[in-house]
Amino acid sequence: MAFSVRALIADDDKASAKLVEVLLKKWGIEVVVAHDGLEALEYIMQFDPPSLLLLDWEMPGYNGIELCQKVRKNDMKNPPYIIICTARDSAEHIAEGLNQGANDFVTKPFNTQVLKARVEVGCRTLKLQARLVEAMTRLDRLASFDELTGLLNRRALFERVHEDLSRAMRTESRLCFAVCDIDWFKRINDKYGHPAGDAILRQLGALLSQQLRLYDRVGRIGGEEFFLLFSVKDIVRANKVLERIRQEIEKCRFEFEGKVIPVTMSFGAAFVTPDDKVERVEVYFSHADKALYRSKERGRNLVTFFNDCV
Ligand SMILES: Nc1nc2c(ncn2[C@@H]2O[C@H](COP(=O)(O)OP(=O)(O)OP(=O)(O)O)[C@@H](O)[C@H]2O)c(=O)[nH]1
Repeated sequence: MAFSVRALIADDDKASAKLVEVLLKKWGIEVVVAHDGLEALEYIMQFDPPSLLLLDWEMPGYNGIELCQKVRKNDMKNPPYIIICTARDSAEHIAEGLNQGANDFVTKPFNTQVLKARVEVGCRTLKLQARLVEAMTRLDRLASFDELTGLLNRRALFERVHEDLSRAMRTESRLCFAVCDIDWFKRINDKYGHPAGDAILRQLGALLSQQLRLYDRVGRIGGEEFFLLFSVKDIVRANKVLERIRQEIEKCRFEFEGKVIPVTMSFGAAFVTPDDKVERVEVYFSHADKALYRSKERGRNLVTFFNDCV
């Protein structure tokens, strides 16, 4: 996608604002204009704000430096590039402006050549920043999501589940912590091939996500093991939800290259209540794991709760 910059010119001197507007447009930059600090702040607070800000130092409402401070107070993923425009060009003023968060200065009256060069530096910096933000977003995605299923991976899941657990304790809500594992998956891989196994994992990821609400958690812990976390009133209802999911999997037609592959999963679950006094997520994982082991022992394609193992 072509990179484009939208600029905000904030200047109460209308003639000066017009001059800069005409020049920026001539240089291919989209422009919005504000004639005081309050109007400028409205543009800055927009959902999709301008990325290049040319702020006059002296303005009614907020002056350019105050606007700078307001912008820099927010921890923005993609912060704007700020050029302060002013007749004050003493070393003290320049240092003050930069210390308050400006990226650069241009002195008034404008020298067109210098203004153009400064604006170009701003655009180059913004372009570089956009590439960096894009790369970081991609890395974040790779670090948090399992490539095969698109679900949260183990690391991201643990982080989020920690937060879910403390929220549940604060709000006194009840949760069901469940792990589920495909039965005899090695045999499936051996009989139908690894690509068939991968296709099943993908399909299962989608099926499990569909079965829960948007604000519940589904993730792939690793291999053929998945994780589910959902809020639920009591253990009877929790069991019903997991039983429904287990049956959906049993009924589902998993197909690969024209062959229908029967798949079942075993479940192990721990019911979390605010009275548990368990603060570590790892404890619930180990409880759910124990219950899963029991489901496997009891013949597979079953749901077991930790309460029934002790
Ligand atoms: N296709 C595919 N297979 C995987 C993946 N990750 C793990 N596996 C396979 O999953 C299988 C797990 O086998 P086991 O741990 O013996 O378990 P199982 O055969 O499912 O038996 P039970 O769990 O006891 O019912 C192994 O063959 C792994 O190679 C993956 O990403 N893709």
